[in-house]
Amino acid sequence: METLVKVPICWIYLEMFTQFSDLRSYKYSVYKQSYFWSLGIPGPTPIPFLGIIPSIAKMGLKETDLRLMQKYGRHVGTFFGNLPQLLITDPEMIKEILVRRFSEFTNRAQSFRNVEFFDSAVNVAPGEHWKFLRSTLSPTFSSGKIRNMTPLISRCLEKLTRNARNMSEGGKSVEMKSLFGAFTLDVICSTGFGIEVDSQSNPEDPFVVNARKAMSASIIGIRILLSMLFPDFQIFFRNIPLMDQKALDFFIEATKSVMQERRKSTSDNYKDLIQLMINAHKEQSDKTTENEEGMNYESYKKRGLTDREILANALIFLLAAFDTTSSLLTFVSYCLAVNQDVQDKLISEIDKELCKKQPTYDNVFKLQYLDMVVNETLRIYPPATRFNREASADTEVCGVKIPKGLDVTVVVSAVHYDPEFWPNPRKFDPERFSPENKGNIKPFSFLPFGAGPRNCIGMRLALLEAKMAIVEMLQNFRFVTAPETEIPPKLGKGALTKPANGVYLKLEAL
Ligand code: HEM
Repeated sequence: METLVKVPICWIYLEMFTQFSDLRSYKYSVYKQSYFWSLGIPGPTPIPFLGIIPSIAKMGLKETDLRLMQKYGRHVGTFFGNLPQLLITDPEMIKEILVRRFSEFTNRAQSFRNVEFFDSAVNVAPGEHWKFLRSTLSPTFSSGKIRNMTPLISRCLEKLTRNARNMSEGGKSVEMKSLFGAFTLDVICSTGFGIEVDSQSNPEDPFVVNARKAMSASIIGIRILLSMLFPDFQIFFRNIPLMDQKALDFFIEATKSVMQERRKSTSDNYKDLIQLMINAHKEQSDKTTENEEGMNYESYKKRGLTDREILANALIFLLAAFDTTSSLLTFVSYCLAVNQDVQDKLISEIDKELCKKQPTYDNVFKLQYLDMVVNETLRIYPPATRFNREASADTEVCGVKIPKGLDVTVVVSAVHYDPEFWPNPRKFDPERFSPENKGNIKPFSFLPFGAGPRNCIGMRLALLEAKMAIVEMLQNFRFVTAPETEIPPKLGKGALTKPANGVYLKLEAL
């Protein structure tokens, strides 16, 4: 939400003026405020034009959500700016929306669309277009394809250990988000684009510089924020760049040149995401993208992936993979440093099962305690705190009336902290996920990667990469708190769970 403070105040006045300057807007504004009351949905009285934004700016999204759910229950009507959002944490309702009645809630909320270029990305595309993209891209993330990426990840692991050694030389504390951020960037560059970089040692590499620029703006930029504040006026925001335009152009050019090279090449050695997408491209597709209105799944399938779709999805994979996976790794290292007994147990498991062998796809997924530690970290620090769906028609779910077009947001962090499903929720306790206890977990109360047909497409890649990195680190180091370690770490205010001031730890060489 750092962008919040940058919203020019004149926009707010402009909105107020425009809203009250004609009857339609005035009626709309009044209607907005009574929107949830008329549906019988509890929630805070909306602050005109801002909704819960002041609270988010003050205490962060995660804390605001937690308090709302504690005060109003498992479904709450709120306004993000002027945009109504139904926040839900009831596992039964979540199951209905994400799985059982998926056909009524296929799309993401409107606020995340209307973004040319990204409208071809799988996380944004609606309806039949989404169905086509998802079914075309899913095989790219199959276990076989991900297993083939292991050698690419292994090469990045070598750089990770070397960088960790250099950074911790002389007993210095290491900022873990930067260390793991560099590693995850190296991984996504090689598994996504087939480009080898060493972001820690060569921070000036143009690919690294532009990736960082692109990711610092991220998809929740000023443009999205304005669209949420003033949903009726999205059309006026189309000229505001979504992200650093130069960084975007750089990636478009870089991806295009990789695509050109690959199309000329006869080698079938490439195992990265871009190659897998090129394989799903059909020659005629670029000529048939003009008139897409009303296209159904079958006609999309006939035309194959277009260059624009390959570009948009390559970029989305980069954005979706970076902060999420590096935050997961950062919080695992923190949780292990402050729970040395858990770290001992994990190191013993790794030593016993791997006997100093390198981490691979086949051995890391067999480590039971590692899986428990990763899951518990994802519960306490879910990298994505919220995700949403949009109702395609007026409907009712678990007795709650949901009008067509309403943004239904699943509040992952609040579900993960619900004491009814997770006793003593702030306690880090991997035993919750032990084989004996796993069966007691309430279905749909653990959602780090979402659920149903539109869950995270990159889950397997993220888990492979994270688990390989944890094993590699614990074969070489022990995580220990340093005088600078913030306990517990202060979290950023936005939708991604990130440490606000970094996580500083000592790495004791084993
Ligand atoms: C720890 C790492 C990650 C976490 C916690 C995470 C979490 C999530 C969540 C919560 C969603 C929304 C799911 C839903 O709506 O049900 C999502 C969607 C998505 N994720 Fe991830 N993600 C991670 C890593 C990745 C990676 C590595 C990639 C790609 C390389 C990726 C690509 C995507 C895409 C494309 C979507 C949209 C899927 C769709 O709309 O069909 N994510 N992720």
